[in-house]
Amino acid sequence: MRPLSGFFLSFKFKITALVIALVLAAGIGTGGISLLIAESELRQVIARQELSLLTSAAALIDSDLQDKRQLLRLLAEQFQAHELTLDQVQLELETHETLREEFFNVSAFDATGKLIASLRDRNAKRINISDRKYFQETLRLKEGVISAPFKSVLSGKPVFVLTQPLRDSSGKIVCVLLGAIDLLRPSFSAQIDSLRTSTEGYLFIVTDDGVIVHHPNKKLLLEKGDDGVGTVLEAALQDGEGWQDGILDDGVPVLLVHKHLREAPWTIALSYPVESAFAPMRSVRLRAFAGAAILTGLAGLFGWAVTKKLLRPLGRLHRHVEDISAGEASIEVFDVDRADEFGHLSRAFYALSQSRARAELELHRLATTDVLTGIGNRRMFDDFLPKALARAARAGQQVGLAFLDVDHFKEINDTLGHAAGDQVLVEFARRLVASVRTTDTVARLAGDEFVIVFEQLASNTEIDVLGRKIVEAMHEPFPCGATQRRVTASIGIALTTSPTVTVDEVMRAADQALYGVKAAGRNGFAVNQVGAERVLRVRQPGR
Ligand SMILES: Nc1nc2c(ncn2[C@@H]2O[C@H](COP(=O)(O)OP(=O)(O)OP(=O)(O)O)[C@@H](O)[C@H]2O)c(=O)[nH]1
Repeated sequence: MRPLSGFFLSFKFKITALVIALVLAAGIGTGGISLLIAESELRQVIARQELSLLTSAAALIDSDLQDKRQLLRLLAEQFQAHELTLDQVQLELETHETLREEFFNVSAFDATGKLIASLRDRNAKRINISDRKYFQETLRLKEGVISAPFKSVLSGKPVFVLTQPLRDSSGKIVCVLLGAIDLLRPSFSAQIDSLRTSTEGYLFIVTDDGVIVHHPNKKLLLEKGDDGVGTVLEAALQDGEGWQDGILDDGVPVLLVHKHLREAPWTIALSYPVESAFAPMRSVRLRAFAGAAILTGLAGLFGWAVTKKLLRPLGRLHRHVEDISAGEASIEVFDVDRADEFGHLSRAFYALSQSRARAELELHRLATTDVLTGIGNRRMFDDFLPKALARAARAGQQVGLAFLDVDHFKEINDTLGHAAGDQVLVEFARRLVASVRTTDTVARLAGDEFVIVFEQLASNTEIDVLGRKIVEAMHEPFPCGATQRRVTASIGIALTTSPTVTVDEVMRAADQALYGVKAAGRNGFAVNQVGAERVLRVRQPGR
């Protein structure tokens, strides 16, 4: 089994890791940016949605205030039409029972600010409101206004009032009607709260001066809230309508949406915890991450599969190299017909293997060739003879080994010089090769010693012919420098047909034969059958 470290070092793993890294980078890059854009869009959508809800709530409150003002206006018009005296106002008010549904109380004050009638209590304390801003504003503007919220002197409840001036036939304001609305009364506060469907977050209403008109925490009513920098109130009191997120409300980041009312100098606002408001974004983010993880996984698998497929030729190339090393394939397997990089690599291997094979061949040739004569050397002979014997044994043929020695070669060297001796050796080798058949192999063992391996000998007489032919080939004088010289050779031949004969036995027999020729006076050849232990016959020219 391949070690695990090998797997991590593999090209396939690296490419797969690269694909995953690229997909991750691309995913984080494009996905992250898209997600950011999508989140920002989603934020806006959610905020706009909340703003539109708030706008509906503001419209409802505006419409409610408008209806109430209209009601007071109609009441005033009715009083004017009936030309009521101030004394009659109390009784007339009491005939309008429906007013109780719309207002906590409806009261009337004369032009000096003195209470002249009260729907809830006709015996109410005769207070004077001439110093109240809303009263003065009503007289000044000669039309109805909405007061800031305040604590009612009559009921002790947090209220705000709508005013409506009442004029006499000359147009002079003789009375001011006040419609009071209890901030704690369900018809006001519960109605506002009901505009908010979600349980998270809350709605509140604040005057332009920062006084709380409506809030889930009733203790805050009529209080002036903290409208310092970064506070919820500061955000709510911005002009017109809008939204901000990340504002801390009691330490919790909230989405703050605000809208100014049309009918009153008030702002209705929604404080919505960011975590709940933007919950859909969390799910989008989660899904995006899950999608990215799945995509990365798939990309990894895809990268692995594709790399595996693409690298198949490389695997084949690897197997070819192994097969060639093991001697189970020839270098031709590299000669593939592919146009891609693997084809180039394979063919480059082929060219490299070819030149290596050529170099090896040349090396082998140099290693097995005698430098002086160009025929085989001792190394070649040592390698060749056992194979030749084995071949002959397999074929059941006779094989012959001849040992040749140039007679008195030392004398040639000594008298004519080493170069002349070399020249004789070269010529001797040439004549040997020319005398034998192509199936016979000639080599130089050392100095003036040569060998011939005769294969495929048809008969014993054939070796005699060959021996004689070699001896005769030396008859012609040899060129020796500027002169010529007669050169003879002694040849000892061993013959065998035995399939079990050893190299040593054959060489010993050939040596014995050579010794026989030399003992007989040189210049001749002797033939010895391996195992005969004596030289069978010596042939010398002219004897
Ligand atoms: N010129 C030349 N001489 C060589 C070379 N190699 C060996 N010799 C010489 O060949 C001679 C061989 O001498 P011996 O072995 O005594 O042979 P020989 O003189 O022929 O004597 P016999 O074989 O008894 O006839 C030696 O003097 C070697 O120095 C070679 O490559 N070139």
